[in-house]
Amino acid sequence: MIDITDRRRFADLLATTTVAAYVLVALGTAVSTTDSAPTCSTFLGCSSDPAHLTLSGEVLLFWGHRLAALVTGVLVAASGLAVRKAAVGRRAARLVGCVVVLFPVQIALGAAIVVGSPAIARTVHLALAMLIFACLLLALVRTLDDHPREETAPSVNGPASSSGEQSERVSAASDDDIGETATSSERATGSVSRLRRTAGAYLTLTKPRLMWLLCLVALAGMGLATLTGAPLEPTTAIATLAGGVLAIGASGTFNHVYERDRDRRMNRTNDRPLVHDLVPARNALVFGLALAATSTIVLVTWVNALAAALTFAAIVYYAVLYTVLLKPNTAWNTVLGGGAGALPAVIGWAAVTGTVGAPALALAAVIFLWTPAHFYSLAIAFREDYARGGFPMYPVVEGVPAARRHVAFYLGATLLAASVLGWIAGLGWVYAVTSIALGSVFLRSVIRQYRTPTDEVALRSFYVSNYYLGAILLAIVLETLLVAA
Ligand code: HEM
Ligand SMILES: CC(C)=CCC/C(C)=C/CC/C(C)=C/COP(=O)(O)OP(=O)(O)O
Repeated sequence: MIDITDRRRFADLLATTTVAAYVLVALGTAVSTTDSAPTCSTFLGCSSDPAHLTLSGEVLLFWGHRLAALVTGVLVAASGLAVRKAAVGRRAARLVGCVVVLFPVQIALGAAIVVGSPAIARTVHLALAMLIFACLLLALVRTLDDHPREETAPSVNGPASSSGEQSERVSAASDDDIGETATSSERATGSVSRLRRTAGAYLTLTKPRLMWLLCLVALAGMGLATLTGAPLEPTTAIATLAGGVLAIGASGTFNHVYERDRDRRMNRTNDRPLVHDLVPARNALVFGLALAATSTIVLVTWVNALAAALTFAAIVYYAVLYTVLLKPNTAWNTVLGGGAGALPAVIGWAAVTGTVGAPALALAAVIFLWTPAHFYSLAIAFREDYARGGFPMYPVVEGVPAARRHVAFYLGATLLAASVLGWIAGLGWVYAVTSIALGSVFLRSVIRQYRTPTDEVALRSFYVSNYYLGAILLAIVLETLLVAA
């Protein structure tokens, strides 16, 4: 009989090893990009050169990498020893076996880099580190999947509340309560509150809660461009962000218009302005068109034609490709739709340089891979709601366990892509430390979804995904400012 305690302990050990391996990959990439390796040119020790003893970001990265290698090595050895007793599936055991074999090769490559530093050894070392992390993550997901657990509790969105109830809720707070006997001052107050409510409804159409993160993406794209030496004028930065905000507002509004009937059926969305006719659909459409036109005018006038064209493409991507074609028709909607959110990275870069560059594409790849890890956790929690709306979201079509697996895979890919971004863009220790800290928190929150498969825990992962991305984007901006200073 399988000893559950052993397997549970093994899963904990493997989870710790996976997080340690991630830290190792990220530190290794940072050592490479900051050229910290020459600060210490002997294997396993350092010369007495005072440069090695002076505390700096680079020296900390270098020693952090060695310490992480030691800790991960011990954890890999322990996992290799524990895997048999844990009675996990054959695939998970094979993956752990691969890591046990690859790890000494990785140490030998590391030694080769320190003493001789051939460029090819560095590249293979980085690739192998990523492979080791990927094997561990796959083994972990397989082990956790095997692990007996309670069934997923019912979805947080609960039973459908009729939109009639919602309407009552909204209209209860409406100006209609102003009775026929209202005084003129009460009537004036009524018009002010009506105006306020209408303004609030228009604001809601623009999906303002998404804006801070998308603006940070564009800002990071601009920051990466300045690392190449290109100057960033304040007018360009302000106009790019303004054009972006208007564009997000436009595409969000189109999304509200197109989805108003399905929104009515979902608890999460049945209080939206168009569901309650707070704004007529035609007016919303005109509002969206006006926002899109203003965005294009702002970008063409104060930024450049490429940034304007890419932003217009992003509006069409979100409003037509994602909202009309992908979202109601395929479970691939999130993966393919991620391209819309990735575009602001390229837009930011294009605003500064008038071109498209590799670091911007690397940042776009991070956002693209992050999107399913971000959204599937929310879709797990609201799966019943999405089913009611008739949307074929991945957890609705493929089930919660498959969606949870995909969250883990896309998260792994995001963390690796973020390391590659640091490498390509030559980002320093601020970015490294931030991505390691928040990446580990993100990884742990996703692992927790297996241990405690509740919607609250899934929702927490969703919020952590936003903090992770927000933090690494801020770190990129900070690195830019440090270089500029
Ligand atoms: C296909 C791609 C995406 C899908 C399907 C998706 C889905 C969602 C949904 C359904 C919400 C909840 C919105 C609400 O209740 O008002 C949300 C919130 C959010 N999303 Fe995404 N998202 C995607 C991509 C992105 C991208 C690319 C970003 C930014 C880079 C982003 C940033 C945010 C933020 C900041 C929130 C607000 C969280 C909060 O309420 O605090 N999302 N997303
Ligand atoms: C520059 C520019 C125009 C960028 C646009 C990119 C953009 C707004 C991407 C975000 C996609 C997104 C947040 C979808 C929300 O999902 P949903 O619409 O499925 O959510 P819902 O279920 O709440 O309607």
